Amino acid sequence: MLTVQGLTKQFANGKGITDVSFSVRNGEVFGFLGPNGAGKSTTIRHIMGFMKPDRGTVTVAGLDVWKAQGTVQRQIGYLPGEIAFIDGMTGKGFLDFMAKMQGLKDTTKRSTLIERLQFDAGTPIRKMSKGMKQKVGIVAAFMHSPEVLILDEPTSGLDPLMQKVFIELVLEEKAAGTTFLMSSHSFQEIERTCDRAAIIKDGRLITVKDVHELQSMQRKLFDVVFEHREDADRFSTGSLYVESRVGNRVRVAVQGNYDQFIRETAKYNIRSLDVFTQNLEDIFMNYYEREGPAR
Ligand SMILES: Nc1ncnc2c1ncn2[C@@H]1O[C@H](COP(=O)(O)OP(=O)(O)OP(=O)(O)O)[C@@H](O)[C@H]1O
Repeated sequence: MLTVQGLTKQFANGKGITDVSFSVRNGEVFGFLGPNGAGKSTTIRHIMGFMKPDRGTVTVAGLDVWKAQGTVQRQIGYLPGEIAFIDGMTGKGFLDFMAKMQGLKDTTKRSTLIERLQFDAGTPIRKMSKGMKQKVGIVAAFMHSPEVLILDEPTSGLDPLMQKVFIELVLEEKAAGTTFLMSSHSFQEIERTCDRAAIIKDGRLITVKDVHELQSMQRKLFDVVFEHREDADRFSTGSLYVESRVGNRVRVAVQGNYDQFIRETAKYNIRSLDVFTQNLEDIFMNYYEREGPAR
């Protein structure tokens, strides 16, 4: 559905993106992750056909986004990182304006979205908080049910409850077959919604990973507190990977193979057991720190 091939852009200050390639399948939710200034928005602006690349191409549904600018932009729902609103408009005024551009007459979906995101569309935009403006942007991107949605940090400014509503909206659209590309700093959001995620750093793509594969790479830490000190001694010298030991409390790290952990702990009297999961953020941070850019 969406293919980015060898995309390269160098700004006058030497910053930019270099040889970025990936593709997003039909109906897939694809996450785009990276630290500030990594090149996420620059890549997204190229995908929208707003910028001419120095090298490389982007195609959406087989059309070159730069050459077929207007056509492709009409097919895509887009939420920019920073929305440029027209002065003096209310949220409703802006949505009317966008609906006209999108050729949209039916306002049913728009009303449902406003209701679910819980904001007053009659408020002048200049009086809106960042979160409210973001909600207006989300409604504008979703209301015409586009086949492809490109979202640049969609939940920035939203409170946790609204982030949850947003995730539900994405999952519903995904179930209806919509293709997504979204950049995010929120790993929870990526974990809950995406099939695959790309990591970008210093303008280069480091890796593209299946989100489920990443989840299976998660390490779990178990804090086991034994009734008897001797049991803690015996357990600590066994075959499991012991991270630390303080008194009767032993912390072991387990990745993937839980059978062995359960068999070993079942041999003893356990007073308590706590689990800590390494979240996707930690896994990605390992990547940020460990891997140089893919060359
Ligand atoms: N028009 C421009 N002219 C010059 N430099 C630019 C321009 N646009 C972006 N840059 C630079 O290119 C780099 C990538 O910026 P970009 O906005 O794509 O990052 P990002 O990954 O979206 O970051 P953030 O998470 O902070 O939004 C940054 O160093 C930025 O300063």
